[in-house]
Amino acid sequence: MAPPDEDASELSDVTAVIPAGGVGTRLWPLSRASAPKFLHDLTGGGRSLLQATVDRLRPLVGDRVVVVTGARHADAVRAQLPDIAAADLLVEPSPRDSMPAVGLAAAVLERRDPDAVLGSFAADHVIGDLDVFADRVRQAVHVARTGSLVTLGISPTYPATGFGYIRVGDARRVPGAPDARHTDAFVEKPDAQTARRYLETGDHLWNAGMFVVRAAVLLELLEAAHPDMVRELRRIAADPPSIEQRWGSLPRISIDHAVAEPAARAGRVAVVPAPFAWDDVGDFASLATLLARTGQDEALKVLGDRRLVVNEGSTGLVAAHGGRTVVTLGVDDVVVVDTPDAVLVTTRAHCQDVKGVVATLQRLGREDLT
Ligand SMILES: Nc1nc2c(ncn2[C@@H]2O[C@H](COP(=O)(O)OP(=O)(O)O[C@H]3O[C@H](CO)[C@@H](O)[C@H](O)[C@@H]3O)[C@@H](O)[C@H]2O)c(=O)[nH]1
Repeated sequence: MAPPDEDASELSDVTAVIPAGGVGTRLWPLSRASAPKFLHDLTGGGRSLLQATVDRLRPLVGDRVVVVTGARHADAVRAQLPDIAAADLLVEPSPRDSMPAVGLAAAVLERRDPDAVLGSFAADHVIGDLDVFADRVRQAVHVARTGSLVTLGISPTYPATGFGYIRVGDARRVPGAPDARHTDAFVEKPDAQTARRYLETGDHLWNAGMFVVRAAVLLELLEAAHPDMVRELRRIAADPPSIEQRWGSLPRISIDHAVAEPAARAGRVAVVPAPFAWDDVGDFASLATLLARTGQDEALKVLGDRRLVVNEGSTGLVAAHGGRTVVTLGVDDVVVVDTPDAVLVTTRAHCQDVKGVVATLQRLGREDLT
């Protein structure tokens, strides 16, 4: 485990919270409900996305890391993170999206320390420039201590419809946070036309899926629209076994819809621009681009067992996880994902549509494959 860095005492009130429950459907058949994206090593670095997330946070927060995951994945998470204390692995009986997960962590942390600050970080992103990352997280913490919900914002490069957009406003002066900006609008996953408009106006950032906020403030912001949820989360934090009875009644809602959008309208959200390398690895096309950037520069990017892949003049991505030899011959922008019970063959241009394939398999009654 990496030791906390010299400045860790500066963040002694901060706990990193990692909600780990999203399936990553567009990475099927590699990512599935039984083995979601965050459990996979997608970059060939020897660490899963979840492990890499913890690795990059430990120098900032030391052992103060809480992971919230589903009962189905708890054993795999424990195996990947053997150092995590039992009390810091919160296990939800069923997936209810990110708000109940992060909200539960907030309720638990608030009981440990009424002034606790939490930083919620997605479990399945690839991040570079770790010095810049650390600096921007520290700035976010400074602002969060003053009572705001702080997001980290990525400069958009295309009109994505899969991200939240944050409108950047004036620079409210916050000591210790020279880059922080006020924001008055947070729009989760706009339609294509709106996303194009945001890109043209140039005053929006993508939400990086990270939120820094005092635990008590998060619950206060959530209480405005979802008082029942806050009451139940606090009851679960006070009496953990009661999660089995209480969890099912919680609505399925993301933190973006439940808190970020309304809190931005209420003037309670700030953004710290995040000029570090960031990739949510949403589909195989973006994975191919990422692997190209990280130096695997042959035309065909290979993930998995390279000995099993023979490339004869093809470009694209092969993920060889099925134990078979995969041969590509003269195909451009091909994507082949081989697993023991399912093979995907497509092109980079169609990678976004993989989600629909998963829906089709479910309609056909083949949940076992999804
Ligand atoms: N424990 C738990 N975690 C969950 C659940 N659902 C999602 N999560 C976790 O919450 C985080 C975000 O969820 P995603 O489902 O991956 O969100 P998204 O659709 O990609 O959108 C979010 O991230 C974008 C950046 O990648 C943002 O742009 C967007 O605004 C939003 O915050 C991930 O770490 C995911 O594993 C759940 O039911 N339970």
